[in-house]
Amino acid sequence: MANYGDHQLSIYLQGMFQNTRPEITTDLSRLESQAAANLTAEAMGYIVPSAGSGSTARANLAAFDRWRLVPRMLRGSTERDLSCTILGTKMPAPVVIAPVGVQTLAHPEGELATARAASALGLTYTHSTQASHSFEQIEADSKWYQLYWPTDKDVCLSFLQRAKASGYSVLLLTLDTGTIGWRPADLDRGFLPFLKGEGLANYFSDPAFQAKLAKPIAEDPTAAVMHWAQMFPNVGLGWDELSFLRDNWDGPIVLKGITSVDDAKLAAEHGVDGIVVSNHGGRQVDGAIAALDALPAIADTVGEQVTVLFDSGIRTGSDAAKALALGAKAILLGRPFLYGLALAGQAGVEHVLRCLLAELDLTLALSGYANHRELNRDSVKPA
Ligand SMILES: Cc1cc2nc3c(=O)[nH]c(=O)nc-3n(C[C@H](O)[C@H](O)[C@H](O)COP(=O)(O)O)c2cc1C
Ligand SMILES: O=C(O)C(=O)c1ccccc1
Repeated sequence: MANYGDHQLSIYLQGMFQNTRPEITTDLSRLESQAAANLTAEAMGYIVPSAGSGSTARANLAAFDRWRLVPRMLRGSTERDLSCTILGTKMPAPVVIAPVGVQTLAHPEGELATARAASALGLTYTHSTQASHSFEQIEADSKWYQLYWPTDKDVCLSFLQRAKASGYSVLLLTLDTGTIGWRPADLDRGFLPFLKGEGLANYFSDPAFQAKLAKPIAEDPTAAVMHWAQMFPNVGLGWDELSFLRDNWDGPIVLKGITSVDDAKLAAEHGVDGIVVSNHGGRQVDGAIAALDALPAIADTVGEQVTVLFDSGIRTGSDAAKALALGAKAILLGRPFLYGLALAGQAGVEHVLRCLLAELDLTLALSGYANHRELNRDSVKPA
């Protein structure tokens, strides 16, 4: 099998011999500004700015700059193997598409295009509860499901059953969004896509949801939207309720949104299979700890008992290498794939994934690693 880094040579060859250049930048840290040209102010405002003053979102990025890779020499890393099995899912590289809601804001094909792009590279797509397309519409070879636990248990159960019936293998329960954080960019515009009915496909197609409405959705869409708005906020969940998931989901269960060592310990004690160390890309609690700053202690404490995954702030292959070195078994990619989607639909997401994997692979090759599992604490030093 070819190394992902070979993508680099193919870009050079196309440029030198076919006079074609990438339409989207290969500097993934610049995607945001490139994508802005294709997005409305409302979509940009929803996707980019994060909560409050944006301090956690900035801290997420800054935390990566505070770690430096320490390349090793003369170690023979010609053939790399990035493949791994995470929570029973075989993957060609330790990269999963993060759950991102309402992807039609970025591109009309939304999640359909993202799922196809993930499959084209053999990667796993994660379907958000807030998606613009329903569980059943997604065609992907490997798919996980991210649950927002609605206060209506019938709807919650129906979501779990539909996810299972349509082939989703791993359940991620997102804990950090019991309600929407304080997001001035959206508030200043009075804009929330869900209130237009966007990002509610899983609910609107759900028999348990429909059963609670006085009139069919087509006759009274506003009532359906308001019904969602009253069942979405759920800051009342407690650890004891996780047993409901165990009783109704027979695959691996992952808790997304852990940044405290104590919560990571509780997660392990409650027998979950994995956690995602994440602060939701800084979109929830402004001033919260950078996700990367939380990772090493959590991985040290529970890394042997639960599968530790990571997101929030990964922009490049080099960032991914740092998170893996600091204890993550795999990373979830968030905004960068969404910018690719905004720029060129499925092809744009594929471009971003290929570039990220190529840079990760070259980072390994140039640092003396044949395999991402060899990355460890000695692979990085504080800046
Ligand atoms: C526009 C947008 C929508 C998101 N929607 C969801 C969601 O529905 N469910 C979820 O668990 N996380 C959601 N997230 C968070 C991502 O899964 C991930 O944690 C975050 O994007 C990581 O931060 P980063 O994009 O800065 O790397 C969303 C993120 C963005 C940018
Ligand atoms: O935008 C988000 O980050 C998100 O996950 C979300 C989900 C539901 C309602 C509002 C926001």
